[in-house]
Amino acid sequence: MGQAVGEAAVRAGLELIPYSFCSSKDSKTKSQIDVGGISVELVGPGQDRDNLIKTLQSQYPNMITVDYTVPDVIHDMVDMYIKHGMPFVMGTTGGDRNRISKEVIESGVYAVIAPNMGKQIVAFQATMETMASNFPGAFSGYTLKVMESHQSSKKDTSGTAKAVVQSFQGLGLNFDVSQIQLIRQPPEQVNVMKVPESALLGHAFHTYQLLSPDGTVTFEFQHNVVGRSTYAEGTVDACLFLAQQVQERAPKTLYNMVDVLRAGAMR
Ligand SMILES: NC(=O)C1=CN([C@@H]2O[C@H](COP(=O)(O)OP(=O)(O)OC[C@H]3O[C@@H](n4cnc5c(N)ncnc54)[C@H](OP(=O)(O)O)[C@@H]3O)[C@@H](O)[C@H]2O)C=CC1
Ligand SMILES: O=C(O)C1=N[C@H](C(=O)O)C[C@H](O)C1
Repeated sequence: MGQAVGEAAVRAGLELIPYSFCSSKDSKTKSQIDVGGISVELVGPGQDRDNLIKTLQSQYPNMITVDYTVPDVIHDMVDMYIKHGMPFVMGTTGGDRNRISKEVIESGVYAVIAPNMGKQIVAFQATMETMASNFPGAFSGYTLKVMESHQSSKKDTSGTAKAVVQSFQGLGLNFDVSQIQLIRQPPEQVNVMKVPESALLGHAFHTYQLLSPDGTVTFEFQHNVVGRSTYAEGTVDACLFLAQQVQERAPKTLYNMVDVLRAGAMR
């Protein structure tokens, strides 16, 4: 995602700051990568990130940091952004989401944090949230089946599926996120979820099926994404939105992508 977002930022005419944090594995193998024609230096966790951040903050006072790392390091990354007062857009899933929200709000650091940045999926999430608040319990008694297929390198449960399940709970469904079915094996991805073979290394196919108590009514919601571009474009929208909130010293500091969409800030 980091590469895709960098390229989308360059396409949108933004200035890409030529540094990216990486894991220690990456910092040992290479120190420069090309992102949309810009040579970006990789900085591993062992390097002096604190001093680099201070230097970049004075060089680029309007800097927005984008985080697509891994659930294992999400809290360390948030701690670092808070410590340095760095406005950030975070697409990374996992971690303790309530803890992150609480810490970010208390710090007053500006942030957009969301498990999905794709405009139409964000609109779907907002619709489901509205449905749950307008018609609480409308689906009580129904049973829910949720399947999500992602590239086999993804270890955690889809953050998007977890967020949508929250709305289904509001609609009266008795369903826990631990019941979400994770599809990570290529044969099942191709044969059951109908993922094109060319997308096995990067896809997000979600299916939510609802069945009435007497079995006479079914609903099915599905969103299937091949590749990364929809999230990368949405991330750039989030950066532009957040930069504006920082500039205006908006009283609210923590946002999600539904806020960005409602503000009319998604292209
Ligand atoms: N909100 C949204 O719309 C979307 C969210 N996501 C989420 O974003 C996250 C990343 O996804 P994806 O890009 O596919 O995953 P990848 O595994 O491709 O990328 C994660 C990157 O984080 C790097 N990394 C690991 N540890 C650190 C660290 N301590 N400091 C800096 N960088 C580190 C990894 O380096 P290395 O490979 O060297 O270990 C890797 O380059 C996941 O949680 C995913 O679910 C994904 C797509 C869209
Ligand atoms: O890892 C991914 O690829 C994605 N992760 C996010 C999630 O966990 O919901 C968003 C999208 O599904 C792609």
